[in-house]
Amino acid sequence: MALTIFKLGVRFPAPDGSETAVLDDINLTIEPGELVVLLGASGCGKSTLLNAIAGFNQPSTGEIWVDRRRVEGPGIDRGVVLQTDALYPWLNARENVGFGLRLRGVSKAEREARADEALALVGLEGKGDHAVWQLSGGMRQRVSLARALVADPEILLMDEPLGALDALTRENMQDLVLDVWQRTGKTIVFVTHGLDEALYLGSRVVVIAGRPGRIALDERSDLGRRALAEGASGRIKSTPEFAAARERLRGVIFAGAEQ
Ligand SMILES: Nc1ncnc2c1ncn2[C@@H]1O[C@H](COP(=O)(O)OP(=O)(O)OP(=O)(O)O)[C@@H](O)[C@H]1O
Repeated sequence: MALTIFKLGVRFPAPDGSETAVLDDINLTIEPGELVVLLGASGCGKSTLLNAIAGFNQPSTGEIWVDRRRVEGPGIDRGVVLQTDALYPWLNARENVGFGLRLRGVSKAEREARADEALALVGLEGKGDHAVWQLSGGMRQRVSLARALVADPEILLMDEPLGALDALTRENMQDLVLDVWQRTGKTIVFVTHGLDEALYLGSRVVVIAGRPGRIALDERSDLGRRALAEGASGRIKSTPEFAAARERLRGVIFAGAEQ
């Protein structure tokens, strides 16, 4: 299922009654199975774009399509993972993962089986009975990812999902995202302002820069796939090639920020 963004623009009302253009003329076609990272400086409009794809906000101009369906609001074809986990503290991990299925009337036996399957996919096999308040930050984000995966969405939308984690947990979780991507073949759109994270994860890196935000760079990357082939080790991050790619991206972001 391709995701097509066509001439998208977003304007927000400013306090003085005028409007501020946050995004302008965003055109993007994302093919099934891509892991597209949206990268840019703080405030460039990354979350605004992801929220528009999720159907949480309406674009001022342009259109978003998932295959032949126009996005007009949230839908189960798009699973969302945010920076803060928003899990229900009174439910255990399995119940949190199965919560959306419960709302859709899926039987208890089926939703428990599917929740356990999703938990296993994120490395939490056998942890379904754990209270979420007993889990570490990284494990809570794994539960959030399982909750997004359990409905088997076509597209996974992730907004800085690792942003609140400590550095080591974040690196482990990057490998988990690559592992889940490889095993499920899902299309993933992943927002970050981390250059290393973008280069490590993305099969394609899209830089948003300028005011209003526009696409300043859109290019394929194979560093993550190569890291996967090497067992998803972080070693690739210390290669000269990675350092050169990082500096180039930094240049694009800062050139855009100065506009
Ligand atoms: N609902 C809103 N109303 C008015 N302005 C908004 C609204 N949502 C976002 N903005 C503004 O739009 C701009 C882009 O915000 P957005 O959160 O998309 O940026 P971002 O690139 O995701 O930043 P960060 O990395 O800091 O999360 C910011 O200047 C923000 O203040």
